[in-house]
Amino acid sequence: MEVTNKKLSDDVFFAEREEVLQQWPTGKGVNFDEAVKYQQSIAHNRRFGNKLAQAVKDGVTLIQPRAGVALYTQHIKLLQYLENEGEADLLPSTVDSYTRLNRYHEAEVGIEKSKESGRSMLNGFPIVNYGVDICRAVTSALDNPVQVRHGTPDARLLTEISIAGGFTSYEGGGISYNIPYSKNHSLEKTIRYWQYTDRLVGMYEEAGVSINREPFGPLTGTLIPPCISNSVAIIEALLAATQGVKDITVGYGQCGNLIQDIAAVRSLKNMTEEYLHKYGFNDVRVTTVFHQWMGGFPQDESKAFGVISWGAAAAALSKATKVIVKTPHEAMGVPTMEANAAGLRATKQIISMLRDQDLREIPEVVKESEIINREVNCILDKIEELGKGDIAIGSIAAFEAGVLDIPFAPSRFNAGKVMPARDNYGAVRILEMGNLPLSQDLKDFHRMKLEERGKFEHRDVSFQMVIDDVYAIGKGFLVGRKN
Ligand SMILES: CC[C@H]1O[C@@H](n2cnc3c(N)ncnc32)[C@H](O)[C@@H]1O
Repeated sequence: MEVTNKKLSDDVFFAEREEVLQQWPTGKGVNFDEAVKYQQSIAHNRRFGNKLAQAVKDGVTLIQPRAGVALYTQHIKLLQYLENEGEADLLPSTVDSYTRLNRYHEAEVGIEKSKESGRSMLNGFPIVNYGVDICRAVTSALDNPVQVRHGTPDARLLTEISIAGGFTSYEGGGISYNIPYSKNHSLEKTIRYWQYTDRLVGMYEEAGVSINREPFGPLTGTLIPPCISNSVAIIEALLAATQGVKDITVGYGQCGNLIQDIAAVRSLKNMTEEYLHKYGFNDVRVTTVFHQWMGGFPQDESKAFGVISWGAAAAALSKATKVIVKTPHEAMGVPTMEANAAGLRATKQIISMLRDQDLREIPEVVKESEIINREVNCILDKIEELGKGDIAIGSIAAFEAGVLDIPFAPSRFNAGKVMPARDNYGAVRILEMGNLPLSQDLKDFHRMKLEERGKFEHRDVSFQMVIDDVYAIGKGFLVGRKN
């Protein structure tokens, strides 16, 4: 199918909607006009985009956990605990893995087993199986706005039920929820599925209901060069805006070098706005989200709090609009509500202590940020060229050509030739460029930074550095020094 970056026509959208709402019986519970009315009944301060906009005005960083369990009564209790004991400013509903793969029969079994055992037999909240009314029971039981977080390549039905169910924010994108999450979904398919999601959000916007959209920033969460994750975020912001989305949060996963992390968020915000304006979208509200460390976590809970606090500090100093918080149970799996709340309170402490500090304009950050700007421009210029101005066509061609290439991604549609490694200060640099279209001086810059490390470690720049950096985390380090 030829995917183009054009707003879906009503005919195409509503014909497809017939089929989407029949994918599971709960689809019958979705009625657009009734859902618009329901969304309009949600109070101003319980709408996600409004709380983000207020945080920008106040110059504060909001904290948000991930959380989701199988039984909706327990899910409500969990989210209430996280906003009360955890002091969460924003709430999630993290969707289970079966739902993310459209395997609703298995999600149903998971719900039944959870009812029998009294504990969660799913690793998230199965929104599609529960349907609109139970989702409304969840979202209306909370004081704070609630967002759906997941990892679904085909999220069309999930979007319909989520928004009708009172969620006011929705994470994901056709690239960011495909390449890092799936092996066999083609980009044509997932970019097109997510045009449906964004068109539905656009229709709610046109009916006077604003729904916040958040592309998934961290991608594989392992040594991702900021120019790659920022390029994907900007592309998904443009694809969403084309469908009528007006409220977008672009995201970035912590890499660990403080200067580079702050520079990445700075560049992400500025360039997302620059590209939206370049394409004629002048009424889209842009906010940012910083994801605390997405790599491996220490089992020891005190050390885990160290990692969480480091991510909180970087988020605060980059003035991200919100930070996604990890828990001291990260190494074990789905956290208890107490552990989840503890991660939130540790983060809140750091965020409030650092509230008066802002490192975005210090020279080193500005310099790094300008390098990322130039790298992103090289990538997006090439994508525009490949797509003859159409960034959907260009993005698909870019992955085929390795112009966009996400390190360590499982997708067979990803070239997997780009190899990152850390420089002597822990910043992520590019050891193997693959077909990244960076200018020669930028390629030389990365090489020079890695040579600097090699000299310090008395070894040649080599793939061994990549391996050492991947294993370093388990030993509590960033840079995998030559032993
Ligand atoms: C994007 C991956 C992240 O989502 C987290 N995650 C996935 N499911 C849940 C869950 N059900 N509750 C809390 N955290 C969760 C997981 O720990 C990992 O940090």
